[in-house]
Amino acid sequence: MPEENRPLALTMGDPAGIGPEITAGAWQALRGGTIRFAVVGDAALIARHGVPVRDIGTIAQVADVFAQAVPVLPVALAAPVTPGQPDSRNAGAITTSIARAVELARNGQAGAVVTNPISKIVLKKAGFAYPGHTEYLAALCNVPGREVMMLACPELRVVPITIHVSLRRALDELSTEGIIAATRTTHAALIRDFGIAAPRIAMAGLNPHAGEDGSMGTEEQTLIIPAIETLRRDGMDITGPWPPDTLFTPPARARYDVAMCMYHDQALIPLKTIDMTNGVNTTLGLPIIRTSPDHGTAFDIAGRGVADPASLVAALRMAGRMAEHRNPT
Ligand SMILES: NC(=O)c1ccc[n+]([C@@H]2O[C@H](COP(=O)([O-])OP(=O)(O)OC[C@H]3O[C@@H](n4cnc5c(N)ncnc54)[C@H](O)[C@@H]3O)[C@@H](O)[C@H]2O)c1
Ligand SMILES: N[C@H](C(=O)O)[C@H](O)COP(=O)(O)O
Repeated sequence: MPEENRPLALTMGDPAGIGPEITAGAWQALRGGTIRFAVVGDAALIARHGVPVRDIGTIAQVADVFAQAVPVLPVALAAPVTPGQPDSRNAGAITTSIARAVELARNGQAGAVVTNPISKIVLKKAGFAYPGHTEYLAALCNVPGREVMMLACPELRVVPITIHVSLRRALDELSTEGIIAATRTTHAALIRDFGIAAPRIAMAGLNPHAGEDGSMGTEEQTLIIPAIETLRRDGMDITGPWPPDTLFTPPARARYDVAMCMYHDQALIPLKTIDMTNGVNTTLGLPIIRTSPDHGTAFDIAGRGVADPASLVAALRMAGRMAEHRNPT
């Protein structure tokens, strides 16, 4: 089978969240096109949302099934599901779904993994050892510590250099080496998976006014500028450190392909404010392609039929484009 025709493996996410209904909506949006997926999860849960579903035995069957029904590689749930009321007894099924999807991508049967949202706290209460998908995926792929989170929408790409840690810990963990490693991974991925021949990279400062020559903080001088100098010696087109408050204005955004940010919310607040509907989260630095919608489980609206599947559709489409870039035919 040509690489670009390989189906995507879509995880179940938290079954009490909006995953089942946005999965049904995404299938309705994509059923007539070339992006196809198999859900690794529970068919009955998706059928509740008025779409035909069919259990399949192998992901190769997606090609025959997808136009008629949502293909599902079954994963058994441990407890009944009430939308909006997560149950940690289903944590094993949630993580099994992720692990199986990763295995399908690692062995080449799936073109990419696309994940439905999980609740970090629900999994943590059940003993899950990772802060989120990003870190779990790196562990499953045997590249722990190499993971880089990038969020993208048509207007903006952002990378938080520190990810799922408290703001205080993020400041302690920020290092020249960490900035260099995340930027190198991002640069390589923009070329390989996004087809950008010479990525333009903007490095955010950490402090107000990017420290204003050290008068409002010195991390720009001690950590960030040394990283920029090293990356420039690598040959990268990289500018900064820029004052974070004006880095995301429309004229500033036109000057770069990705903004490297120092902590989670410095990156994700502008992205989700500009375009939460079409935003996509992707994990760089893995041997496989992984995307996800940019929103969470939305327990507050789960099961009410009002969840917008647009971000999941965007994630599925982006995974398909990335696979095509990585494996051109
Ligand atoms: N990729 C992921 O797995 C992922 C991403 C972000 C958050 N989370 C998890 O999700 C849980 C809830 O997080 P949160 O409340 O901060 O964020 P959230 O994105 O779940 O919800 C924020 C707000 O946006 C709304 N919303 C989200 N997606 C929507 C959609 N598709 N259509 C319409 N409205 C939508 C929600 O109803 C809520 O009001 C947390 O446990 C968090 O860990 C998971
Ligand atoms: N940090 C992401 C966000 O706020 O949208 C989100 O929690 C996703 O994390 P994982 O993909 O690692 O689960």
